[in-house]
Amino acid sequence: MRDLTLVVKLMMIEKKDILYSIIFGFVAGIAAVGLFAASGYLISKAALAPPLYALIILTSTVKLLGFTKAISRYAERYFSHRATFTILSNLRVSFFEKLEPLAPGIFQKYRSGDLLSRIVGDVESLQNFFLRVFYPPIVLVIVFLCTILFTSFVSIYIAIVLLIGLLLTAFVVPALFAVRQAKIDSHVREGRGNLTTEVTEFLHGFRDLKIYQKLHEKEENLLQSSDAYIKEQERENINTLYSQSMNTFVALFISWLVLALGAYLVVDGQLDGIFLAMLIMISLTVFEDASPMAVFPIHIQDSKQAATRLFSVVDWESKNKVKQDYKEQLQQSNPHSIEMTNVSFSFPEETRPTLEEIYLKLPACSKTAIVGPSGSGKSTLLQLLLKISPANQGDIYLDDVAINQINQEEIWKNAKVVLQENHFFFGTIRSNLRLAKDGLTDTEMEATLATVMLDHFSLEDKVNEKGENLSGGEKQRLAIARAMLKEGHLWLLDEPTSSVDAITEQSIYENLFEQAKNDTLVLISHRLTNLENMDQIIVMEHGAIIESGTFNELMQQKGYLYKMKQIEKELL
Ligand SMILES: Nc1ncnc2c1ncn2[C@@H]1O[C@H](COP(=O)(O)OP(=O)(O)OP(=O)(O)O)[C@@H](O)[C@H]1O
Repeated sequence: MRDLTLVVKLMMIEKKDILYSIIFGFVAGIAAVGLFAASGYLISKAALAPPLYALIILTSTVKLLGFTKAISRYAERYFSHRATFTILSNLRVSFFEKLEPLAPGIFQKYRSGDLLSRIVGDVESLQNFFLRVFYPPIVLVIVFLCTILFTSFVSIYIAIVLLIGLLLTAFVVPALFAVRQAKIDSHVREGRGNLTTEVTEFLHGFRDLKIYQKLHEKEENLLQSSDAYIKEQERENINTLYSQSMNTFVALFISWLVLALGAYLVVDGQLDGIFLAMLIMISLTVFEDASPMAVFPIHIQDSKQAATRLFSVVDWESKNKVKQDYKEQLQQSNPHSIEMTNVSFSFPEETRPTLEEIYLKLPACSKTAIVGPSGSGKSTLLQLLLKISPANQGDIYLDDVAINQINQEEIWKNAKVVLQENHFFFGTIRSNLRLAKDGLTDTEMEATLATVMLDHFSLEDKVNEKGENLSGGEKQRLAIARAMLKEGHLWLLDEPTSSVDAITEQSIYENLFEQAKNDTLVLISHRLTNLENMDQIIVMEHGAIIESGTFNELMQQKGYLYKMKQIEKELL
């Protein structure tokens, strides 16, 4: 319920439209009741051959009420839908605002299909909260109470029957179905989430599934998720239909009761016969608005589930997130120094430490290589520097400022990052390079493509989703080009040329080091080439720094790097 309160708070920003929806909903409802009441009265009156002016007044009233009903119903729909779309948009924006600072850490917790289903599906479901749960009951109760008040002037008994009808259709029947709904405990939302997750996995892994002949197995899983989803939908639809039928049955029963009681009262002389048709028409009309109440519990349950699923994504992180007032800014025009003191880190739900008691000092403008066996924690070190994950222990400084005083955006803005996996968007080489900086010219982009030996590409060349039509090495070179075009004086490169041939790599590095000569550069590399030119080499193993120094110092020490170099020589 706490999550729905958050939705209500967001909804209340649109107070004006909500008020208009209620006002026009009420006018439309009461005009409909008035229209049918006047029609009933007109039919009875006409039978008694009244004077012409009386008929003219009655028919004009009927026409006017019909007109009012149509206009106000339109206005109600207009304002309620406008409110719904604005509420949905506010909800999306506020959700993204909360979600954005949590990325990319959030991807460790949620699978992409599940996130997609929550962001799109669950937000969408909440449109029912306003349209079906929030304001219609308010309109219904006001229209009903006014109708009952009017009826009580004609017959207090009929008014009581209508009141009983209101209690049954608006409260008792929905309450009974709420109990039933709770028992059924619909899992449509989870079903949809599972199906989206399976479909995303299937599409992402299609090629590997085909290679390993496991396509059929995955297809089975997908069909199972689809069947489960359809079953849940069926259960929900049956329950909806059942409760709607029950409410319509009660409403019609009440109308029959009004007819029977009215007839009795006429015969008994307690009611003027001219009002009988009017009362029946009132009863038939006023219950029209009550039938949607039958699905009220389903919608409220559905909205509750959607809100909980949605907010659990951001709640989960806010518990782990230290709220900070980021006061410090990085000097944009200068290279940055980096320092780590006693830094340790473990991934959530991992018992073993990924990084242990790391001390390092990289002066501004220095060039540092980080080497070490696979899994030794090199990339994790960069993650901590980029504030993708917070260190569990110790301090990290950029320009002598602790990074927990600096906004993550500020660090990313000043860093030229090439990760092991880089994303490319569907579009062209130009659109992918333009991500680097606003206002880039074609000449600048073409020159950079030449620097990374991609001058055989034109800026118009198409790039498929995730860069599927580029080779591994081309993707890496395009990522380097993007980093080169970006602003900043801190290069963080995680094996940027692991798929590039040695000759091309050499040429790219020459250009890259020329560009970065006045910047701070950290390069993670498996290959032990070019280390001679580095100011410092850090060797990592099992999450700890085991050696550090210049190339010559480490060669003299005859430790890990020396051994690796010897093995490399033997292999060549
Ligand atoms: N998201 C994660 N959750 C849990 N453990 C992780 C996660 N990412 C990495 N690890 C683990 O942390 C350790 C260090 O990984 P890291 O990627 O930093 O190593 P690396 O030295 O960069 O390796 P490589 O050279 O193969 O890229 C590994 O044992 C890895 O399994």
